[in-house]
Amino acid sequence: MAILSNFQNYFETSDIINLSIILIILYISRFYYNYFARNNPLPGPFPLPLIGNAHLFKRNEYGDWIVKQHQKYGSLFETYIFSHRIIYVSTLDMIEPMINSSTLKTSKFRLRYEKLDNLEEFGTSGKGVVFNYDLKSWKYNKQFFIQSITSHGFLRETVKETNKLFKELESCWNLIGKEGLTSDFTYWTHSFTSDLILFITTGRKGYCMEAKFNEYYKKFHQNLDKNGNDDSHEEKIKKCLDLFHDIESLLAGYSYFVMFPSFVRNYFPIMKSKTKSILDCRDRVFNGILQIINERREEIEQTPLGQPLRNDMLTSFITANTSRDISDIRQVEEEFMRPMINDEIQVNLLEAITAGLDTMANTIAFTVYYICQYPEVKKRLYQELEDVFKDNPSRDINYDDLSNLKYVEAVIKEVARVRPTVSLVDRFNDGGTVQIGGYSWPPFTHFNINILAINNSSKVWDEPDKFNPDRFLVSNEEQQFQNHFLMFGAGLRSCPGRKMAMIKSKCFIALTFRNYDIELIDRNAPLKYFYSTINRPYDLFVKIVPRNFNK
Ligand code: HEM
Repeated sequence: MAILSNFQNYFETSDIINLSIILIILYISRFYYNYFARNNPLPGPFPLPLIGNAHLFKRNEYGDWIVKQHQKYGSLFETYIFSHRIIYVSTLDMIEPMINSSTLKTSKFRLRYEKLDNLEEFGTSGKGVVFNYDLKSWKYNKQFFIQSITSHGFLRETVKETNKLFKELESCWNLIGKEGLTSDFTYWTHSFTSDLILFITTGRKGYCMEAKFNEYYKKFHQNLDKNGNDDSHEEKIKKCLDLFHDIESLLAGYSYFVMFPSFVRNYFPIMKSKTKSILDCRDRVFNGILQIINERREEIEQTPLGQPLRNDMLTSFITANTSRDISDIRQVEEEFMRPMINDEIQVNLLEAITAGLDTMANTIAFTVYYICQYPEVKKRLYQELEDVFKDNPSRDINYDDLSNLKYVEAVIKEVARVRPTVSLVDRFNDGGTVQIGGYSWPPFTHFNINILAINNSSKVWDEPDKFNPDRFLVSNEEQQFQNHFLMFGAGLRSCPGRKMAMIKSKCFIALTFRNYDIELIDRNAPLKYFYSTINRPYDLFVKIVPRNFNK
């Protein structure tokens, strides 16, 4: 305080205003000096100091705005998000150096995001897979991430659990109305996927579907409770919803930490309380996950040696490189030989939930929309389902059915081509200077792969504007172009959940259309979606009616 009062003795208010104006002018001059002196100037919208181009698009409309910039400026353009320059690449030859190598030694594009000091305080820095910039740690975690969700046992478990949860979903749909149910379909894909992802990551039962059902049932049945749950059951439902709610807030908190520097977060009055509430939320999520890990460790210790262990990600992480290892993949490289510690398991589980939940739920919802929009596609789909399930139309789907559901897979892929859930992915050339689009780019340039533009390019696809799942029903020799199908990204940082996500999406679509007829309430209404890190459909109103399989 003494320093401040001395400061006031020396300066008049007008001096402080003048000084502020000079500082602002200096900041603006420096910003535009850097802008006009930038290397490889590209076409793109003109940025403003501090905010860059952020004033040009509305919240949740960034994805569509990028589509417009691509139409306006072509396949190589730049934008500024705040003071951060991003280079958008929209052709296969330009992304080639980003995806053509799958090893740390050979790839020059090893990072998704640069190292940010802001995230040290957040506590996830240098951990996990998605945001991990520490390449040694990333390699170790990604290896065990992939191992845990690609083992045969795990994938079979996923199919079994999808069947089981689908029965739970059907019991909700059937109870709500025998005449059929009118509902926003995204409502169900989200709650279904939340319960599924919780089970496959932690082995725990989720209650999101039940909670949604209770909410829906009360709305349509004069506030009656479905089954008069007891308090302990209500408590379980609440705990599950709180966990998912906290995880959602945590993700929003992540962007907040990236955006605001430590000084602003910790010393500006309103920001201080927001920072505290995000960190409290982080602690709740991390402590909750830690408790789940410790309880599972104890269960494993108490399980007799000869008795097989349940196959979920958590069990796989805990037992990796121990005498109880459940994986059928054996490690030989020295760096993969140690067991995982709780800190690593915690972040990996959290990332499996966050990276897997909305991507799967939204991919399925988009697929349902397109199937309903194209009656001839629905008819072909029905035909395939009738062929595969002619022995018993109400039996569970089994693992071997999956290879026969070729048209279902082709439809999911075609939907992901025309309306990808993940339409933009980030890359940094941390491995050195690279040549892209005829320019030489210094290390740590931020690139963004414009998946949507590549998916709709006539240089890559025949008649890209046509919705045609048949393009994915091709023989192995013809599949070359599919290497450039970017539903799950490509190269070193490609999606480790791809196999599991495809299996689960196929099971869900097959069970839904085998057992129900789904119609859009208004087929002429445009598909509604917004962009927040990924594309998210909403208000997808459909009528769900039980279907007579043989009709
Ligand atoms: C239909 C569902 C899914 C879609 C469309 C999808 C798509 C993607 C895409 C496009 C990427 C970026 C790849 C790149 O940069 O080249 C990605 C990364 C990732 N995905 Fe998925 N994903 C899905 C499901 C899942 C699931 C189920 C999991 C885990 C349980 C998962 C975990 C991850 C992780 C950890 C990364 C980061 C990989 C890295 O940085 O090394 N995803 N995903």
